Amino acid sequence: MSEPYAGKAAALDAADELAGLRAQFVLDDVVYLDGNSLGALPRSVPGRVEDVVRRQWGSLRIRSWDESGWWTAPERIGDLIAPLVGAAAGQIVVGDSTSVNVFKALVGAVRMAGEGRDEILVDATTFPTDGYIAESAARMTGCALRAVAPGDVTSALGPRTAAVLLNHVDYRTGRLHDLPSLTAAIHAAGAVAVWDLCHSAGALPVGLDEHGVDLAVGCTYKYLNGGPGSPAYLYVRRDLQERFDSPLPGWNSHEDPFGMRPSYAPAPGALRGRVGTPDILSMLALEAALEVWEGVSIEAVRAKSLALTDFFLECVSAYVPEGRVEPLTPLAHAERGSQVALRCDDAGDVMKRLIERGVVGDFRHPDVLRFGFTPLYVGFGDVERAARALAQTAAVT
Ligand SMILES: Cc1ncc(COP(=O)(O)O)c(C=O)c1O
Ligand SMILES: Nc1ccccc1C(=O)C[C@H](N)C(=O)O
Repeated sequence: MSEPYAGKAAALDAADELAGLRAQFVLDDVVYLDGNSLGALPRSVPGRVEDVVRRQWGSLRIRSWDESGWWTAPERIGDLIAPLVGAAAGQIVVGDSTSVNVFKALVGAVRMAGEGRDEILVDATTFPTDGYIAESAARMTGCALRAVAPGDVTSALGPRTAAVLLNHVDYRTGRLHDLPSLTAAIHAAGAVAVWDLCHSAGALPVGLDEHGVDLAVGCTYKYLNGGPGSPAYLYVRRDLQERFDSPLPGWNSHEDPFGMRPSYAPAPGALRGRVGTPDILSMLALEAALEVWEGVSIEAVRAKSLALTDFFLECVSAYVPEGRVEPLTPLAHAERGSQVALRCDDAGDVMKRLIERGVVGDFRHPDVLRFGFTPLYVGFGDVERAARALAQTAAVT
């Protein structure tokens, strides 16, 4: 039964203009569908890290802050991420975790909202960290916090809404939310839009500038392949930067950090999103990882991502007995990120067995099988093999 799909996979792989990029990653014969949790290792990274450690740190030591470009790495690497999320240069700084950047962005958003606005709306389906941080940000800023499903945001907006924190792609279901129209609705209500791009950046066009997003954050260890714990980033739209009042005004965001002045004065531009000393080893590993994107268009990545997820859904419905799994990811392309989530009764056990068979996805509580498709290194043959292994695994109960 697998014949027609194996043949189709081979044809799709042969026509795939991004297929050659896989050679830029360290991969074995495992089918790796977990790049939406931890991206694979780009071949450019180990040598760079070795150089940073041995030469830049080992030989140049303190001189590297200037001579190796350590001090300016957060904004330099921010400018490398910018085109991938549709931002012009000078609006993104890299550093800290996503959680910390959610805090900076959300408190900054409330502080730039108008008088009398004392409510924060948060995505009720959010990855938990955003919800936890929003709860604390609300307490600190004297705001009420209301959790609303993204589909209900428009009707929940009102004259009291200060800021809205949304996930671009739902980490469980893979649903892609309508960033342009939600941002427009938030603006029409006079509020500030903060987007978490963890599951979209590097997988699909985001269009931050085009859609007038106010603030955005994202991690770099998923589709940007920066490595475990690689630093996150913060986008502050250029015309809002003067009004961005960071709740973490560390010395790296000072207009004159080495003046060591007792009083704080923020640096101009995106720099005011910085906090303390950058995590240089992780940051420069990320810089090397981003080289993979040279000459790669995010539109081509999106087209392949949709083709991969379409093909996976097609193979799953052909191979897996009806009713055994149920797709949670929307079928409409406009509503789909770069993953397929399948509801399955014994999802935890099924995923364990799948991993034993060399197909790595992940299990998300309580009953979700999650498969992430990174177009830079996943092929159509991988997809067919994963669906076939799922059918075999799901047959064991
Ligand atoms: C949407 C989203 N936000 C935030 C995070 C995590 O943030 P942090 O980088 O602080 O661990 C994740 C996953 O780790 C995520 O999927
Ligand atoms: N940062 C991690 C560290 C360890 C294990 C997983 C993660 C994830 O990124 C989880 C991911 N955000 C998710 O959408 O499930």
